[in-house]
Amino acid sequence: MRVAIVGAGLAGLATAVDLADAGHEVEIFEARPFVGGKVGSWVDKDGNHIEMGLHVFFYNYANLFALMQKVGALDNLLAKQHTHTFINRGGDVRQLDFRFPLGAPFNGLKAFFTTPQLSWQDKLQNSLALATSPVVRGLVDYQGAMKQIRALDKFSFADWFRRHGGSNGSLKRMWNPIAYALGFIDTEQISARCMLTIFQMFATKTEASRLNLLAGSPAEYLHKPIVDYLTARGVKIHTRRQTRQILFTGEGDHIQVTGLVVANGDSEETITADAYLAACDVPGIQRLLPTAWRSLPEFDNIYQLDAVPVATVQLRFDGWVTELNDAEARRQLERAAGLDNLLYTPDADFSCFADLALASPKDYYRPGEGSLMQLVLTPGDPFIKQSNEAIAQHVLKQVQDLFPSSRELNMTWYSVVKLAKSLYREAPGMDPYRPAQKTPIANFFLAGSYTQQDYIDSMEGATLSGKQAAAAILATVG
Ligand SMILES: Cc1cc2nc3c(=O)[nH]c(=O)nc-3n(C[C@H](O)[C@H](O)[C@H](O)COP(=O)(O)OP(=O)(O)OC[C@H]3O[C@@H](n4cnc5c(N)ncnc54)[C@H](O)[C@@H]3O)c2cc1C
Repeated sequence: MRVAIVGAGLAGLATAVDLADAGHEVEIFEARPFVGGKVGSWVDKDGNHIEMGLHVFFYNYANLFALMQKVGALDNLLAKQHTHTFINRGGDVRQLDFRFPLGAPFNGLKAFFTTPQLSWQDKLQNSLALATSPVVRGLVDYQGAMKQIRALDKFSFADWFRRHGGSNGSLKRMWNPIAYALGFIDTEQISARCMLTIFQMFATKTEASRLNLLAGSPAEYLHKPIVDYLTARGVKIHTRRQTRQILFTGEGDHIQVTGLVVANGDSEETITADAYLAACDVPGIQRLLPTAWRSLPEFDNIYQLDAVPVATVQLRFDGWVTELNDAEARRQLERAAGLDNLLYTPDADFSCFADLALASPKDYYRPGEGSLMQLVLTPGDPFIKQSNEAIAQHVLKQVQDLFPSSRELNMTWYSVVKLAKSLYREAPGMDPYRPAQKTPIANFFLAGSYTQQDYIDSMEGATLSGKQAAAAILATVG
């Protein structure tokens, strides 16, 4: 079987791995000059590694980890301490500390009851909300609880949480930074399904809440091993080859795809195959689908989905931002197991960030230099139209507010990557509009983190969608 794949993000790559393993002929066409989609990275003319965004890997990314193991990339992950660290204004470091001799859910309970990030009142109200959530059922019946969680998609997390006794204090100081990190929107806008899915994973799997970062850039430490694995199995991967049109015959339930019109330099080429997979992002699939297909609800629903803006900033310093001068702040930091981890903050326009020179040292640490802060601006809306210089200066000021002693350092370099449309907006009520990987067209399939899969829009979700797409292609066409 010959399969043509549009898009070389993780979803497209994961599908290609399963199809190549099953002995099929696969060709991938990617519009950008690099593979990896939203996890992509590249090197600028001065040797700086620029990333589409800061990427952390939860320990329960079972499908992605299996893929990484297969291609020999699993050892490229650096496991961080089992803590979630919050940096408040003025160098005040607090944490959710999951380190505990007992496993889930006890390590989670310990983390929530001992965190200084919340007042006792907030903690009690938090426990009330979580005790009445499907997460409790999930301890004995995971699938049953997931069904209940999916049914809560129509509510925002904040509405659901307050109705179950949760407090605004917890939303502000803890759940908003986490919601921003997960979906780039706050708890008033994110669906209860999205947050509760993650809580359920944390409550049932001891290590799920533990984070990993790559040893260096995604291009080198994630995508290169996947691309090497694929090319060794005859898969052809083309970059700068945007698919411009899907050719088809028939109408309604009798549509058959006959080819793809793909850009090739200044001209175009028609590609034919036995099966076609669109592994695009939301804006990509909305542009690509033929207008006539909107008569089918499965395709028309896709136009209900929206994507959120985000901006990622890198700031390089001539010293360590995290070398706090204040003795109490340093003590807090030591208790929080250092800053070699993903960090959250409720007190800046970036919700999560990391010092890549510490956390992903292979491509980011430079002897004689200091921190390379990578910060994710959420919501990204106000920043999309601002100049990179203005954004970098704004973020620098906020880094200095979080780490006052960094005012003595100089920012030596910056980069800004803006994505006007990134993750699909996990807003309440959107879940029913997400398409399945198998479509009403027998030889046309969909993959991508926005398609139906029981994870949030994430690397694991993209990989899972790719595996589900490969299974559908093998079952239907193969
Ligand atoms: C700033 C940021 C931070 C993130 N942080 C995390 C994190 O910490 N942990 C985590 O798990 N996830 C994170 N994510 C989410 C994760 O990156 C995505 O969920 C995942 O990469 C989606 O993969 P995908 O293959 O579904 O889509 P994409 O990666 O978007 O890939 C789709 C590909 O299709 C291509 N394409 C589209 N249309 C066409 C066309 N017509 N022709 C050819 N090619 C086309 C695109 O160029 C793109 O390369 C983050 C995302 C961003 C933006």
